[in-house]
Amino acid sequence: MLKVGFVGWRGMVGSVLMQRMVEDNDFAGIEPVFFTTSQAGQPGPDIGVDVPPLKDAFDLVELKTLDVIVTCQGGDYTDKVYQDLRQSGWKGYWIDAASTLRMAGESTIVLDPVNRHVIDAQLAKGGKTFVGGNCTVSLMLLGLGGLFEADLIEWMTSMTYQAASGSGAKHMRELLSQMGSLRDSVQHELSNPASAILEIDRKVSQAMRGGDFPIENFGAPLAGGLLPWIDKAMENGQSKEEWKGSVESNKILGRSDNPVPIDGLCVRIGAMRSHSQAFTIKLKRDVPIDEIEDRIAKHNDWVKVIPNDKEATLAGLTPAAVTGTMDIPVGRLRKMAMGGEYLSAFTVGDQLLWGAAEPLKRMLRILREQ
Ligand SMILES: NC(=O)C1=CN([C@@H]2O[C@H](COP(=O)(O)OP(=O)(O)OC[C@H]3O[C@@H](n4cnc5c(N)ncnc54)[C@H](OP(=O)(O)O)[C@@H]3O)[C@@H](O)[C@H]2O)C=CC1
Ligand SMILES: N[C@@H](CC(=O)OP(=O)(O)O)C(=O)O
Repeated sequence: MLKVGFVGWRGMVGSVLMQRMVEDNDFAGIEPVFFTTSQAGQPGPDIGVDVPPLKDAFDLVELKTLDVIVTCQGGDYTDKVYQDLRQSGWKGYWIDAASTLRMAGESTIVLDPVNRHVIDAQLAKGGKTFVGGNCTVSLMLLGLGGLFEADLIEWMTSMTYQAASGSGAKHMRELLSQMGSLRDSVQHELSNPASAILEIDRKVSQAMRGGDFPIENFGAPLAGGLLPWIDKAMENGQSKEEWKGSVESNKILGRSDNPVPIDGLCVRIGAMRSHSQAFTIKLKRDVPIDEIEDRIAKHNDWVKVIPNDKEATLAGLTPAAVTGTMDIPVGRLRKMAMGGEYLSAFTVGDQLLWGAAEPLKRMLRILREQ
């Protein structure tokens, strides 16, 4: 029986992982051990079976007894522990949500409905380090997997609309506080249907720019607006989030030597936990739209083609419809004015499920079934 250590299980990504593992009975057949960086000795989580008290996540001696470590603790933890653990001779499997090790030569980015062949090849070669992909990347590849599989994409752009959860729990709270502040600033006017909308708008803008507006985490007003920059700057003018779109996608597909050009702008919007993306795809040839829909729909069990009409789009292709589900709807599929080789598409996905926790959960299952 695999002895599996969980680090970061009480954070936002970790809690979603725990919830999904309980739902799918994934704790059966493993010996789970729970770790913490701050609460050693306290009781472990309720997963339906008795678990020992929490252990210290920096205790290398304890970590070395594990066959598998699953961490959702973040990149700082990975930086502090991973190399020392490997250098101490530990040969177990490391499964990580953080981006730190994604592009390292020894690691495989996991998204098994798309790259099971890459994962199996790495396992056969003795690969031991498996990392979940960036959320927009994983959600894009699940949505467009059928087109990548058929090698139909010459290049593509991805314009993202990313939810607050991608920045963490504090940011989700701040978004709601910002929304509340805006509403409070015009409470009186809103209760009077005769009040002038331009006066309401003026007061809202004043509140947004005011010194009291809560922007400690985002650094700028998000509610009622958007933020067209996510993560650090790269030297070429891309943000790091935009850079990941290309390098991680091609690594997942196992085609870093022959990459599909992917680029775009990543934008934070006021959604809570579902990321959306708009794609312009240059196809290698003029493929009929029904064949495109068919290939997309058949690629995996979670992708759903949404008919390109207003009613279906508003019912099924929004964060409100998708959040908390495993669905990956893909819609707005149509040929663009530039010609038959140019395809437009839009997708939405829960960035804490397929965007973070689910690929890790499934990787653990792959190890268990080996
Ligand atoms: N947020 C996202 O969308 C994504 C995040 N990731 C990766 O996952 C990492 C973790 O992200 P996320 O889950 O958002 O981080 P969180 O901040 O929610 O949790 C991280 C850790 O903070 C500690 N913690 C302190 N106070 C609390 C509290 N009140 N409630 C819960 N935990 C608390 C816990 O560690 P302890 O028990 O040791 O104190 C916990 O494991 C990220 O750094 C990133 O690398 C990957 C993909 C997406
Ligand atoms: N950066 C993503 C969240 C994420 O997945 O990040 P990372 O690539 O560091 O795991 C966002 O803000 O929405």
